[in-house]
Amino acid sequence: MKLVLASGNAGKLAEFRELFAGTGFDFHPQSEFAIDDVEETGLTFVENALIKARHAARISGLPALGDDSGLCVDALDGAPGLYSARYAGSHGDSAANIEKLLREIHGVPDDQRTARFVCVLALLRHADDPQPIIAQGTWEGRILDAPRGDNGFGYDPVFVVPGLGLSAAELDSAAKHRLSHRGQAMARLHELLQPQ
Ligand SMILES: O=c1nc[nH]c2c1ncn2[C@H]1C[C@H](O)[C@@H](COP(=O)(O)OP(=O)(O)OP(=O)(O)O)O1
Ligand SMILES: [Mg+2]
Repeated sequence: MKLVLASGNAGKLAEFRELFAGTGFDFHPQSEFAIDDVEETGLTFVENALIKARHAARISGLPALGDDSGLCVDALDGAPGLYSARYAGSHGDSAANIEKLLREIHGVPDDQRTARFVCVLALLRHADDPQPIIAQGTWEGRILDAPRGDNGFGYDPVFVVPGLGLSAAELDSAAKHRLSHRGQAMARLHELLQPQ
């Protein structure tokens, strides 16, 4: 199946390139079709993943996969959550986003720094598909008090994986995929796509 990945995030696209390797999907980033970013007006990850996929499917005429994801921090009542990419104001500046997160959570004791990454994938076979395939994944962890590691993207340097004692940015990509919200959502998507 040829499909458009409805994302402009280079970090996500690099992960999807690996996650789709060998699956038989012919995967193309939306930039190949000159598809711009759509306004994320939804109030849930599911709605935004659908909005992105629908926009890409409409313009390309191809099946499209949207990914809406974010980091939900318990001590901040789930923030930055849906607004993770725009937490510090302008869209996608991850250094400023991390700085704001560390400021907001400053002084919160270790055992109250629990958080999770959430990823919702929405696959539409065409723009008006009334039966989207929705797959979700979550990844539990804690927020560090300073960034660590150079791998990954976004909030990875401040998300520590319990048990491993490593930040998500200290994992290689294969290890991240085995654990991450996106790796789990992709595994679930594959299950849902198997013939019943
Ligand atoms: O594995 C991850 N490791 C670290 N950070 C992550 C991850 N997964 C999502 N995130 C963060 C990045 C961004 O701050 C937000 C996603 O926002 P989100 O709107 O879904 O993506 P985006 O605007 O960057 O690109 P696009 O909408 O074109 O897919 O969550
Ligand atoms: Mg976005």
